[in-house]
Amino acid sequence: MTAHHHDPEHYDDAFDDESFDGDFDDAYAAETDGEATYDGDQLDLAARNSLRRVAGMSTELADITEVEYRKLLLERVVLVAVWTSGSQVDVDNSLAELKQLAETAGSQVLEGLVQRRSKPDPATYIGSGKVDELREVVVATGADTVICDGELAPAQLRNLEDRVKVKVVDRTALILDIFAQHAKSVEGKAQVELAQLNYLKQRLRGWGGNLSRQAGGRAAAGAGIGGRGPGETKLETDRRRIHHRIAQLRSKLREMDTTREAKRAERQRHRIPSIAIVGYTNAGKSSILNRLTGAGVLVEDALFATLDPTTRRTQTDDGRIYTLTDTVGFVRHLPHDLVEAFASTLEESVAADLLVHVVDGSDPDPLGQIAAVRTVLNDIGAGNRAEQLVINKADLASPENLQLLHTHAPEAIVVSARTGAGIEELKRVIDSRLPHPEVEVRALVPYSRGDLLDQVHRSGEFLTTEHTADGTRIVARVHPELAVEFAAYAEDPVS
Ligand SMILES: Nc1nc2c(ncn2[C@@H]2O[C@H](COP(=O)(O)OP(=O)(O)OP(=O)(O)O)[C@@H](O)[C@H]2O)c(=O)[nH]1
Ligand SMILES: [Mg+2]
Repeated sequence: MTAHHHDPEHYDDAFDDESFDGDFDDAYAAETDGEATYDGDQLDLAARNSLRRVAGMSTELADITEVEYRKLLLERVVLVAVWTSGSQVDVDNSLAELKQLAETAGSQVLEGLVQRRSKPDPATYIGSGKVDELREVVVATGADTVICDGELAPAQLRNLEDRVKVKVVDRTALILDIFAQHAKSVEGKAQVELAQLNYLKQRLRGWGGNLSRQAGGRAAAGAGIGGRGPGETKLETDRRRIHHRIAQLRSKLREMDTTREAKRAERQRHRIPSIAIVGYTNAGKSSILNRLTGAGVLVEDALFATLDPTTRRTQTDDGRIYTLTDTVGFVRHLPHDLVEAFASTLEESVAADLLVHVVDGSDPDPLGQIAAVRTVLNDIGAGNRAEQLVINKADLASPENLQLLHTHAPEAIVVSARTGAGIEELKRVIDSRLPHPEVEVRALVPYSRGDLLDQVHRSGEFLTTEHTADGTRIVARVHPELAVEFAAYAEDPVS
């Protein structure tokens, strides 16, 4: 009585041809590529690797400081952190993460220094004595860059550079650099460039001064103005051009936002439930998307592998369609300019019916990850969305971690995108948490109206179907707009 007699082929054709043409871009094609292997087919990994450390993007700003900034190759680096609060373990975790970030940016980490202070030194971030020690380490290791674990004031960067005599960047610049290397879509690139320009705007003089002193160094090598120093006039020109470019990018991004808005409205019109996969960077979000949809999205053991949100459609076991959006990962102290620049892409998650929040169960501090992600979600106005916590990498996670997470979040589902463990349960939970259509209809639908049944399949749910001589007798739940179409075939409720 309850069997569905829909030919899947026919159904797919109808879906593709009618309402969703072009709506999911190449999603449809990618989806038919077959089962996810492993953590998914890693389609553009080769492309990504071949791009790594290719500096800069071509913009009209070919000759100004901003481009030099992007070309700074952070190769041999020393890390520095100021430890103001928290335990030794917290500091170690934070420095380990900074190391990972630096390596993601393509650097080789030579050494890490930590200083305990009640607060960072206003002039040089670390205290004066420590600056001398840092200088010695830099000389001894032959480092060309120092990366500070925080966001430094322009003056702090400048002073520190003056004292240690190599380039000094902060965590924000490092994250921006990674994003700049990874951004692929036109929109992603524009967002990152906007964030970089905003960051640079306040530090223009600092960077310029540093670059001029670094004549002959890597930073200045390809830049053209390294030996000259910017000079006031040049600075003024640069500043004006940066402002102009920022305005250009803003309006470009607004346009792209309109397109996205239209697509979202279209999905809304078809009432397709939507899920956004959110979580800390490298937690396995893309792997889970691949597991759930066979999407073939890039998976990489690197931070911020995903910058462009990818939307794939998929369906529950009983055939209800929903969309899954893979989003950019979050990190502790995500630069505010970046959050702002990515706000429009992140709105996708704000608008989702359900957030699937992925946590790396094997991380040394999974609760810290969860907290950092929730902070960003709050920032972008998605703090009160329905959320399903998913603990990933169960194959790697220690029993202690899993126990801790279970105590803290008993509702969480434990999965491994690698082995596939728990994925079926995740599907079931998603199924049960997707919004259900509100109107129940009972109808005898003539065989000539197979199109109506297709619509139920897509956007509603069959409770029962029965094939009779006169047509298909159904009980189904559908949206009000669709319910109207069944009026002509309505049957009285059978007792
Ligand atoms: N052992 C193990 N590794 C996993 C699992 N899931 C993902 N990984 C690995 O973790 C790394 C990150 O996976 P991604 O899916 O790219 O993570 P992500 O959250 O999309 O990362 P970003 O897009 O960079 O924020 C890759 O090396 C994956 O192969 C898992 O369940 N077990
Ligand atoms: Mg990803």
